[in-house]
Amino acid sequence: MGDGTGVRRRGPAGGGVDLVVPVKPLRRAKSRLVGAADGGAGDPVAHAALVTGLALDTVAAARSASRVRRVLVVTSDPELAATLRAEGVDVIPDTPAAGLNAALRHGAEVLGQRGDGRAGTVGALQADLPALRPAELDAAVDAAAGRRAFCPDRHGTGTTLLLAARGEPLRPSFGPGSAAAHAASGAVMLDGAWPSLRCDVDTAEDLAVAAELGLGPRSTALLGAACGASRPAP
Ligand SMILES: Nc1nc2c(ncn2[C@@H]2O[C@H](COP(=O)(O)OP(=O)(O)OP(=O)(O)O)[C@@H](O)[C@H]2O)c(=O)[nH]1
Ligand SMILES: C=C(OP(=O)(O)O)C(=O)O
Repeated sequence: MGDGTGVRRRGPAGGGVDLVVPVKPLRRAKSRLVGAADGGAGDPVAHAALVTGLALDTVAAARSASRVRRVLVVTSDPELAATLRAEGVDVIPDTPAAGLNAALRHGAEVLGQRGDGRAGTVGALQADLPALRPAELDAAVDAAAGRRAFCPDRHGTGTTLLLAARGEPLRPSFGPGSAAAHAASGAVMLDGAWPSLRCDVDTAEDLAVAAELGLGPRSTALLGAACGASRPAP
């Protein structure tokens, strides 16, 4: 359901979190996964399709979560933006300010401007969570309970989800060692048993773990044969 502001609203009226999902230009993203979708050949078109599939599964799961009100993708890749918009996903380009944290701050600001004026919770969700289950994302949002909070990746060093305190700015510190950086910024570490939320995929090993958890449909279509597993029926 639209709210007349150009950003899709979902979830309970006036409640829920607004998530920014950042994606680099397709041919530069997920560099350690080049070749994962085409048996090591490393074709740029196959790689772009893989990054797109990972992002589509992540965004679809986030949009299905009942605690998620809005999802906004920040990407300057025109092909990815067109694909996402065709699926009804809201997309804005990066600002001239370079880098992941600048993109996240920009997305959070746009969500704030397009909001309904009520103080909400803004967050950042990584775009490479192809096994993400909406119920695990909901559980993490509930556990945060309006506090500044983050979910570490399965290695414990990175961050897959950052939630600002209700009504506060996002203040993202993504990058190497972001889990420690977010903890140092006062964010509560969310450490529930949410394997799909913690499984971002940077390497072939990560992809194998995600496949064991059950990949979403787009990633399964691209990787099913290579990884051998898909999400069981709910
Ligand atoms: N919009 C936007 N997204 C970014 C930018 N830099 C990184 N991202 C995204 O943020 C997430 C984490 O980024 P990185 O760890 O730097 O890159 P990656 O694509 O995941 O993987 P590597 O190539 O292995 O470093 C990924 O979803 C990226 O696509 C940026 O400048 N703008
Ligand atoms: C940028 C991050 O993710 P990645 O694991 O993709 O490097 C991060 O965890 O802060």
